[in-house]
Amino acid sequence: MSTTVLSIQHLSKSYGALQALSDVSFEVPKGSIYGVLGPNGSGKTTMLGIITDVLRPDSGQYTLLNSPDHEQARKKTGTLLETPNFYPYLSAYKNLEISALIKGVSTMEIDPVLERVGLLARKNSKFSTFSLGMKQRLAIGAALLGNPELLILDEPTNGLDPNGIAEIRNLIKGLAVEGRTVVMASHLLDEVEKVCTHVAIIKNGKLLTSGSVGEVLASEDVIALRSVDLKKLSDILPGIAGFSKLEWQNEQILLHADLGRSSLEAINQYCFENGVILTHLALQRASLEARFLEITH
Ligand SMILES: Nc1ncnc2c1ncn2[C@@H]1O[C@H](COP(=O)(O)OP(=O)(O)OP(=O)(O)O)[C@@H](O)[C@H]1O
Repeated sequence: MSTTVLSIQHLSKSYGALQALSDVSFEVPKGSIYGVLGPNGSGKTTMLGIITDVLRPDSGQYTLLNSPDHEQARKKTGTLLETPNFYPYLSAYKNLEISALIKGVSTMEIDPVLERVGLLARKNSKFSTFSLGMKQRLAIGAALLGNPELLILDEPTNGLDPNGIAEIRNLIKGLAVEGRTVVMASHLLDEVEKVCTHVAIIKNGKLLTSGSVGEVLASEDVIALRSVDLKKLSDILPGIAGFSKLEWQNEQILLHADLGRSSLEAINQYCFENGVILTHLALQRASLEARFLEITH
């Protein structure tokens, strides 16, 4: 049975007349990488601010690590809300020493953490000599001090080059393999699909959908079909089990359907039995971008 690490219940928050978050609820299972996905300004940072006690909600609440005591649970949580102000002229090690001091964590943890984020060999280099990707890895290292069960990261790959992005994504996946739970905000559907196991999609402060990435992003299959008689094909397709809708393209029809309730063979047979010979039949899952646009527009 999966345990819930973070439970968000009916959170609302407004800034004056602007409703930044509106009755948002979802549950984060232990060991998941939970993406909070939404376009800029959708309320992601506001939500992460609330669950890290930087902001107060107008209403609603959250439960962290099943503890009634936020203060206690916070000790087992690592956060990275914005790139921290490391000292540019101090080494990676010295910077983490300051972070450890602030967190009340033993300096014995610093080397293992530097190793974990791939910076041990550069522990004595000045922060100012680091690439953006290395700076971000050091920031995640700081969040890892205290061996947290849960990490909360706001747009952890923002502004990085493709190499840096790949490093951070691999690092995040590795954290979950170690049994930690990660909650991360992202405005990139592709990133959520590549990194996350679960997703909550928010738009204008409202939760549109949440669940496992498989459930949320691929709840519908798209199948491309061609035939000499497209008109007849379009007439018969609505009779297929799991049918959702049709889309006309130049020389083919895209069938949106739930293949859990049908199969390509069954579609082929159905068409044949209804007098349509298919010249092409292929599964063409909705591009995730299209799915995201569909969800958020
Ligand atoms: N302190 C504030 N005062 C007034 N409005 C704010 C404040 N903070 C955020 N907002 C507004 O609340 C809405 C949600 O902002 P938020 O930063 O939570 O969204 P976001 O999804 O994290 O966006 P981004 O990715 O651009 O940071 C936006 O319209 C933003 O302009």
